[in-house]
Amino acid sequence: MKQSVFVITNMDCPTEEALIRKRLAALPGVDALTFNLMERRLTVGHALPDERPILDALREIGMQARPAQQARSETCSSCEADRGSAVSAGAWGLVAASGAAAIGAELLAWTGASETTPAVIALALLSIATGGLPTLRKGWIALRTFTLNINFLMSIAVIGAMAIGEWPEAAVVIFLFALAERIETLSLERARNAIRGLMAMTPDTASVRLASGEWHELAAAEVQLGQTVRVRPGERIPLDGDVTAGASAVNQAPITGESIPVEKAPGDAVFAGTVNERGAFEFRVTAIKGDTTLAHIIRAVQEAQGQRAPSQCFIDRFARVYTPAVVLLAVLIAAGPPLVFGAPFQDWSYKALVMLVIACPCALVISTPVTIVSGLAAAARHGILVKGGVHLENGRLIRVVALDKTGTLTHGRPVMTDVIALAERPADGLLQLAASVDTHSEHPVAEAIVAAWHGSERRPLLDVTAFEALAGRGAKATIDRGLYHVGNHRLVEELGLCTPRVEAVLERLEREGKTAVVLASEREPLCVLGVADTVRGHSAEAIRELHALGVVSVMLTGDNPTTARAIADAVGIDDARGNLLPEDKLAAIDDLLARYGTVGMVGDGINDAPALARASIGFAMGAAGTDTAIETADVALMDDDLRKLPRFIALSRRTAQVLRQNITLALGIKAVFFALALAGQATLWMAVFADMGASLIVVANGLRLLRT
Ligand SMILES: Nc1ncnc2c1ncn2[C@@H]1O[C@H](COP(=O)(O)OP(=O)(O)OP(=O)(O)O)[C@@H](O)[C@H]1O
Ligand SMILES: [Zn+2]
Repeated sequence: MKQSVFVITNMDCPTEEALIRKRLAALPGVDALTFNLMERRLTVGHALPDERPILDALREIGMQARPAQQARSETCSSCEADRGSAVSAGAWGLVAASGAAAIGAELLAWTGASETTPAVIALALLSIATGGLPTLRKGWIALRTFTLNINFLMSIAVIGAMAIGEWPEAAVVIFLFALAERIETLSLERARNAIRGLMAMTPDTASVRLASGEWHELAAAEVQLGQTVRVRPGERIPLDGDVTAGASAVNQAPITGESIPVEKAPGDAVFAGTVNERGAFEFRVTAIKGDTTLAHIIRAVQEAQGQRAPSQCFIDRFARVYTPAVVLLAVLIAAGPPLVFGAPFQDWSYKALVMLVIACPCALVISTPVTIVSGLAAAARHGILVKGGVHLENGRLIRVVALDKTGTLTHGRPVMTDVIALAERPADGLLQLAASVDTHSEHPVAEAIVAAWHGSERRPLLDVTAFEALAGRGAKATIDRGLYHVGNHRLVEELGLCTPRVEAVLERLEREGKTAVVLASEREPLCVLGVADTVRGHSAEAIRELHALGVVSVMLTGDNPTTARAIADAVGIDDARGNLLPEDKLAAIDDLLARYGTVGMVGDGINDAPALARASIGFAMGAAGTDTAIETADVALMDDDLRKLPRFIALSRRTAQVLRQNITLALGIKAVFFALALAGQATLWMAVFADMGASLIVVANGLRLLRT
C-alpha cells in the first residue's frame, strides 16, 4: 500500500472532488482518497506500481495534476500549490470580452431586434466562446462520467436556452457564471493566504559557527543539531534552539500570538520564525528545519484543514440527495404540464432550466470549508492551535472546564517556605534527609525541597537506595538502612504515623494556600515542609472571562482540599476538588461529562494526558517547545496565557454562528428563487445571479472570521 500526494491546480470546489472520487474509484488498485481542497492536495492510497495511471485518469477528467515532492518535509508545502492559481490578466480579459458581448446581445434584443436575429446570435456566440468554453468542457466531462455537478447544470441551461431561442439569456448566464467563478477563486485564495501568512517564512539561511570559530552563512536546511547560530537585531530566528550567549527581547507572535517581546537570556528557548527585536545572541540548535515548533504548527493546521468537520459531512450527504432530486423535478416540470395539460412546451422548458441552475448546491457546499479554515487561521494567529475543524465546531458546546492546579493555574514552580521540625533533631539535617529522598523525583514539590536544600551553592546529599515514587502521595527511599517517606497527609495516614500535632501543622500551612508534606521515618513523623506556588497573573482574568461566557470552572488537583480551596478562591473558581489520585481525575471528568455533556480540560499536556484524552476537548498549555503537547492535545495553547481558553470558546461560538448564517442564507436564497421560478417570475440570469451571489456571500461571510 503506497501513498501518493498530488497537487491539482484546478481543484477548488467540492464539485471537482466528487468528479475525482468517481473517476478514481473506478481505477483498480486505488484504495483511499483524502482531499484537501484548501491546499488543492489529493492523497491517494494505492497498490499501483507507479503513479502514471492515476495521473492519466486525472488528466482525462480535465484535472491538472502533478505529484507533490516530499510534501511533509517542506516548511511551506502549500506554496507550491499556488503557482498559477491566481486569476491571470488573460482570464480577466476573456471574462470582460464575454461580458461586453453578452450585454451587447441583450441591448440589441431589448431595443427591438428579435432574439434570434443573426447579429444577436453572433454576439451571444462570441460571449459563449470567450467566457463559456471551460464550463462547457467541464460540463461535457461531467456528462461522460455521469456526475451531476454545477458545470453540467450550467451547460444544460446554456444549451437549453439556445435551443429554445433565448440567445441573449444564454450569453448572460455564461458570462455571470464565468465572472462569479473568477471571484470565487480569488476569495478562496484569500482564505489560503491567511493560513500561509501565519506561516511567516523562516529565513532560508543561518549564520553558523564553524569548527574554526568563523561564522558562515549556511542554508537553514543544512544546519545540524547542536551547532551554534548567531542572530542579529531585527532578524528572524531561523531554527529552534537554546540561547547560549547574549541577550535580547524576542517577538514570539508567530508562535504564541502574543506580540509583547519576551526577554531571552542564556538557557532560554527560542523558536524558528520569531523575530529578534533588540540585542544579538547565539543559540544552540535543538530542532533542525522541518522539525521546529513552527513546522509542527504548520503541519497540524494543514492536517486540520484536511479533516472534515461534522457540518461538512452533513452538507455533503445533503447535496448527494438534493441535486439529483432537483434534476428529476426539473425533468418533470419540463415534460409534465405540456404532456398532461398541453401547456406551452417552451415556457415550461424555460422554468425547468431555471430550476436546474438553482439546484446547484455550490454555495452550501463551499461555505463550510471556507468558514472553518478562516476560523482555524484566526485561532492560529492568536497562538491557539486547533487540531481539527471538529474541535472548532464543538468548542461552542463546552459548558464546563476542568483545570489542573499545578502548572496550569499556578506557575508550577513552587518554592519551599517552611520547615517545621517535629522531632528533636536539627532542621538542617531533616531538610537534607527530605531532599535526598526527593532528589530522584521530578515532582515540582520535590524540586522545591531539593532546591531549598542546595540554596545558592550545591551541598552534599545522602546516599539513597530503593527510591520509589508513590503516585498521588509522595516518594520513599532507603537511607543508611532506614526507610524514609516524604509525602502528603494521605501518605502519613496510610503509614499509620499521623498525629494530632502533624494535622495541626498541616492545616495551618494549607490554610495559607501552601502545599504541605511530611518527612517520616519508619517510626514517627520527623518534620513538615511547606511549599508555596504562585498563581499565574492571567488566571483570575481567564476564569472571569469563562464565567462571563457562561462556562463553569472546576479545579482538579492531587493537592489537599484546603490548599485547593485557597488557590481556587484566589482565582475565583467555583468548584475545587482536592486529594484526587490520577484515576480520581478521570472519574471527575466522567462525572462532568455526565452532568454537562461537553467538557473542556486544561493541563500541561504531559502529566495530565489521560484526563485530557478523556475530556471532550483537551487543551494543552504552554505547548511551544513541547512537541508531545502539540501532538496529543485537541487544542494547543502555545503559551501559558490561560485567557486563550475563553478566547477559543468565543471564537468557536462565532464560527458556529457564521456556519449557521451561511446555511440559512444559502438555503433561503434557493427557496426564494424556487418559488419565483415556479411562479414564472425568475429568469435564467437571475437564477445564476442568485446562485453565484449566494456562493460569494457565504464565502465573504466566512472570511469575516479572519478579522476576529
Ligand atoms: N515526590 C514528592 N515529594 C513530596 N510530595 C509529593 C511528591 N509527589 C507527590 N507529593 C505530594 O502528593 C500530592 C499529590 O501529588 P499529585 O502528583 O497527585 O498532584 P499534583 O501534581 O501535586 O497536583 P495537581 O493535580 O494540581 O497537578 C502533592 O500535592 C504533594 O503534596
Ligand atoms: Zn491525619
